[in-house]
Amino acid sequence: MEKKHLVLIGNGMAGVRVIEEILKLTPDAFHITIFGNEPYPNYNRIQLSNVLQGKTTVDEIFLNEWEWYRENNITLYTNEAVAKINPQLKTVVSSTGRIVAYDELIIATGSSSFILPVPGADKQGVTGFRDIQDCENMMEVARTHKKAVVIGGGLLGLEAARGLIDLGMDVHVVHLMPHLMERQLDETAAIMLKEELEAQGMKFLFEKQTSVILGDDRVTGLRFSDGTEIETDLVVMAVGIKPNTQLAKEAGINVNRGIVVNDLMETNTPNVYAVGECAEHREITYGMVAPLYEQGKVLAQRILGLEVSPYEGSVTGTQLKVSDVDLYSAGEIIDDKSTKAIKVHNEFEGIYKKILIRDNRVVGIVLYGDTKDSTKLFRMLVDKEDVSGKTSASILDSGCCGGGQADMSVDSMPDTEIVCGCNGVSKGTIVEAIQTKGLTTVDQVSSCTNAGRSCGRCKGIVGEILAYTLGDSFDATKANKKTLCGCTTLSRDEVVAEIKEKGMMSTKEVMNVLGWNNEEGCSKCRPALNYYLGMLHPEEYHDERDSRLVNEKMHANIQKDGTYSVVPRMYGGVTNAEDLKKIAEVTEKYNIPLVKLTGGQRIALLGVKKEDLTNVWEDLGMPSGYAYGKTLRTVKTCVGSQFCRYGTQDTMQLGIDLEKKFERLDTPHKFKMGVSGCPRNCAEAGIKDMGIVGIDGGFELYVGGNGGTDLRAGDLLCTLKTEEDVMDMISAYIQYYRETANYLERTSTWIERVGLEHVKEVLQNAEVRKELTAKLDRSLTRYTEPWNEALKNQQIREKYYKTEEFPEVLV
Ligand SMILES: Cc1cc2nc3c(=O)[nH]c(=O)nc-3n(C[C@H](O)[C@H](O)[C@H](O)COP(=O)(O)OP(=O)(O)OC[C@H]3O[C@@H](n4cnc5c(N)ncnc54)[C@H](O)[C@@H]3O)c2cc1C
Ligand SMILES: NC(=O)c1ccc[n+]([C@@H]2O[C@H](COP(=O)([O-])OP(=O)(O)OC[C@H]3O[C@@H](n4cnc5c(N)ncnc54)[C@H](O)[C@@H]3O)[C@@H](O)[C@H]2O)c1
Ligand code: SF4
Ligand code: FES
Repeated sequence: MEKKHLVLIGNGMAGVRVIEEILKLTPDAFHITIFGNEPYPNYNRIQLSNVLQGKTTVDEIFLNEWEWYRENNITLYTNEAVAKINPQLKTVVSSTGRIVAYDELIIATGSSSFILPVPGADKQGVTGFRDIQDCENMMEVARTHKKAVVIGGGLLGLEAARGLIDLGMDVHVVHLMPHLMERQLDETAAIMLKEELEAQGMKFLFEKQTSVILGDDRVTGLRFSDGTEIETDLVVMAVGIKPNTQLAKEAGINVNRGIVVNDLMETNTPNVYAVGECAEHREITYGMVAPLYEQGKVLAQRILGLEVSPYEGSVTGTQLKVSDVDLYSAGEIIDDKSTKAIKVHNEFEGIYKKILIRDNRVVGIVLYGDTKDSTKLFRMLVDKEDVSGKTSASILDSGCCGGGQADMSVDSMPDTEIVCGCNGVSKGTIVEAIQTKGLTTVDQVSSCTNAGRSCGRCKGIVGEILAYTLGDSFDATKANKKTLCGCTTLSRDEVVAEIKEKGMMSTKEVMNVLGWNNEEGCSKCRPALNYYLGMLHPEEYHDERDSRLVNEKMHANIQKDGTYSVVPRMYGGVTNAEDLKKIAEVTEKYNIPLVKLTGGQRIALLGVKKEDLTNVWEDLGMPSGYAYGKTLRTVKTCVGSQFCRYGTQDTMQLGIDLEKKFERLDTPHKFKMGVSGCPRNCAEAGIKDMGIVGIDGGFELYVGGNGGTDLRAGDLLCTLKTEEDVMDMISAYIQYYRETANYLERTSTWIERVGLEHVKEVLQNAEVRKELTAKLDRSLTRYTEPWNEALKNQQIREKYYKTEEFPEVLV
């Protein structure tokens, strides 16, 4: 029977969780298509606060990598919004005009930042805080500007403000109300919070209504309704969110504040469901993941036609992700005549607890400074437990654990106690997973049960449960260490050491011998193992093409619309009439819609159809420029002494020589070079992984530069006299990076991790340099030209360029 087609609009946290639930229950039930308006795979939005606060990086917050979509046969269109739903025809139309039919449709479009409708809100330097782009914008402004104002003293505003302080900005939080987080905290707790944040350097303006954003094109300040003003270079609006409902509304689906759904997450339109922040259930829209994941579970079962208990709404608990602030709040916060409060205010230790009780049931919790009891109290609140027989001490006292705290015993904790509030995972579920699946690390528990996979605060208690369940066999170092991926308990370094020691020669062998808990591996470990094996055994290892990331497998970059780009090699960015003619002829012959000069001084042909790829390569007769690979991308050069009056060195020739030497070499991440003939630096060598700058009588080598997301100026590694010295030093440097970096770690991150001084010290040793260079030279012998290989090898052509083996994953 033909599989039904399930379409998901919104590649975010709630929508993709529904797909995960469906795949867990019945993996082959649907053909699945996902449209996402952002150019990334599904990521953990919650962690954006930690990205801004420098506790993690964007690379580390992806919940599902590109390969996950491919492995699960999901067609993914990223950077492509759905513009219209046509319920009569059961189709959706995207912003590019793509029409996709559905049998079942899930709308999970989330929310947008609410931007105050005041004059000047569209000026440069005014942003919301909702996605990676917003986060990057703020980080960019912080590099060049000093003053920031965050409007809104709620959860988001305070987390943003803390991040901007960490980025070195002078931050004011402008709040409408007389105290912070008025929806979650009472006055006492809010004052304690304010004092702690002031001690951390945050400044506050209370009871201020912004009336105008000042400045010409760019923001320079704010004016308030009382006539006062404040100067600023950046304004972050954190005044709440607005569910994205327009699409549903235009399709005639019932919309109130959110898209109205019933207890099965059905809208009023047949076969159309809504989930997440865009959905309104019993007149409530939620803005935290826990309820959205509960909705997701129900929806997955409903869509699969399984027996399902309806979603009846959620009570949520809140915590703030700011260092040294420990607070928790759930339910009601203000006491009145109908409630009785248990209050503890220990000013000396900075602890405040307030439990509100009505009719012998806990109806509200506010904790500041000590949140150990939050889980226990939250359970009492949700279960509406009768507390009439209890004393205030026994209600308040930490009988067991919770709140992500790891300093209390877990044995007295009931199995039903929720350990991970975000994902609704109980102690019993975690214990069972540890026992039945042989789990020994927190990461493994996370991938198995989802506990810890969202805000991450419960990881401490998950570690405690591991220790308690494993008893004597628990190994604390192992439990908390960063493993290569969830398939193994070994770290990257341990895996590499084992491969070396045991002489393992294939990814399968590594997985078998090292006891991978998933025999096929996953999208994280397979490309990493393929890289490490090739790096360690350059002569003997047979590259496993199917273990590579998608673009490397195809030797072409897949584009937004499912076509590919072709970028031929042009050594040193130098071309000639013959190559240009070939490019022009191919462009005409295959109707290639766009020819574009790239930032790396190459010519990209964009919009090549998959079936034309090999013919285009054949007609071009040029080598691949590897614009898709974790390898040397380009060596950008200036014209140097051959033409320029200021040129001190022949940069073009050096660039060509470098590119010819290092092309195709596998590196942990992409590697870019630039060669400039003088410090004017026309080839932008200062923002390359390796930048070479000609000076009188020699060359300066700059390393760890990055012109992309993690903008970083290169550090001076050394000054050398001859081109030969340059070649040698670069060889040794690249090989040291290859051997010590984690797979997918750019040099800009690696150099900060291992330290410039350390790298200098290693490379100063002539013997070590010689050894590294020799190993690199051996590695370079293993590569062949991939386009040519595809042309000669019928099997490769059939497998990768003719069949529809892979669904489209548009990255
Ligand atoms: C900085 C920050 C910190 C947070 N911290 C916490 C926290 O500590 N705890 C907590 O529980 N929650 C937290 N949240 C809230 C949590 O991230 C959200 O509740 C959750 O992400 C909502 O999931 P969603 O799938 O409904 O929406 P989203 O994750 O926003 O996903 C919706 C996706 O749909 C896409 N989209 C919209 N329209 C279209 C269209 N027409 N076509 C295609 N795609 C479309 C959007 O681009 C987006 O990628 C935080 C949020 C932020 C911004
Ligand atoms: N730790 C967490 O759980 C966490 C962290 C970040 C974001 N989030 C979620 O993200 C969403 C957005 O967060 P948020 O803090 O923007 O929303 P929010 O609605 O919780 O808070 C907005 C705050 O802005 C204030 N405000 C409104 N208008 C204002 C004005 N004109 N001037 C000054 N202040 C004004 C309000 O009084 C309120 O305190 C929420 O759903 C939140 O739950 C959660
Ligand atoms: S970097 Fe110096 S040598 Fe090269 S083109 Fe610019 S000015 Fe000329
Ligand atoms: S409590 Fe947030 S991930 Fe577990």
